[in-house]
Amino acid sequence: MSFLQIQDVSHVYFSKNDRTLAITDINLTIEEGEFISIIGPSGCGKTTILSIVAGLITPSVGKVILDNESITGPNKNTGYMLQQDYLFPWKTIRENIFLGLKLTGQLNEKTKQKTLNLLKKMGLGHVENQFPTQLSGGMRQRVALVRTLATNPKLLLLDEPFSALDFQTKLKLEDLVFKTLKQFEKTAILVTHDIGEAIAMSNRIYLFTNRPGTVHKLFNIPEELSKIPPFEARNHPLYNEIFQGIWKELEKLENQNEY
Ligand SMILES: Nc1ncnc2c1ncn2[C@@H]1O[C@H](COP(=O)(O)OP(=O)(O)OP(=O)(O)O)[C@@H](O)[C@H]1O
Repeated sequence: MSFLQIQDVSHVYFSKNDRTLAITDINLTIEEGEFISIIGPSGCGKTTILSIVAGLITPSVGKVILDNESITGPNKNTGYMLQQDYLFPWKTIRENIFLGLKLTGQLNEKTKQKTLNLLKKMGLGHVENQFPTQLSGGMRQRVALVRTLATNPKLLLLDEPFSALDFQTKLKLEDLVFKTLKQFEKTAILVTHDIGEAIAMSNRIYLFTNRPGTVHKLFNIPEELSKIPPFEARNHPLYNEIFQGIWKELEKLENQNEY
């Protein structure tokens, strides 16, 4: 049985006078340690599917199974990293990175030390007692990564975590996140608008259509590319070819939707 299984998932949002079928018939499987990306036109349901996998939304139809357990609500097996870092401005970096541990009752000397070591590994040992406003966007996202990994989740959900950063910082952070996740053998799903980022970081890319969102096409990234860090992958001879292939498919979809 695969590590993560998304089985026949569809979701309808209801409002007072309306209902929106956001995603339909989503079937995905992910093996432990894999990194996959979801890309697609705006509104194709990328955030909806991540929220379902995180247990924040119960799907109208279908189910999600993580490591042989059905996901029925928010749980500590899943770590979520978003475009905004959501660090608490009134808490120090140290307090922020311990937050998840505290909330899940796992805060002790051992987990504290492990988390502080990870902060050091991210090159941020010196900011432990500072506040989030004293840090740059890239530093804050590194803190958010430490906080996400602190509780040792089985699965990481990354919703556009690099999109608010300048290009240089984004490339550096892609490499850091990639290497860190590989080192800890984490499984991850990335949602992004950036085709290049998806190619450089993933084993597989799922291209979604919209209205309603469903898997349109699957792109397998060759091992010679998926094994190397994103910065190198972006310079690999195969990178452009794959980029063009995905770009063409995405254009077709967007033309269908008159973007
Ligand atoms: N709370 C909600 N109530 C009603 N409709 C919603 C709600 N959240 C999302 N939708 C609709 O569901 C569809 C999918 O939204 P979702 O945010 O998952 O897409 P997305 O691919 O993440 O979008 P983007 O790329 O723009 O961030 C859209 O048509 C959206 O308008």
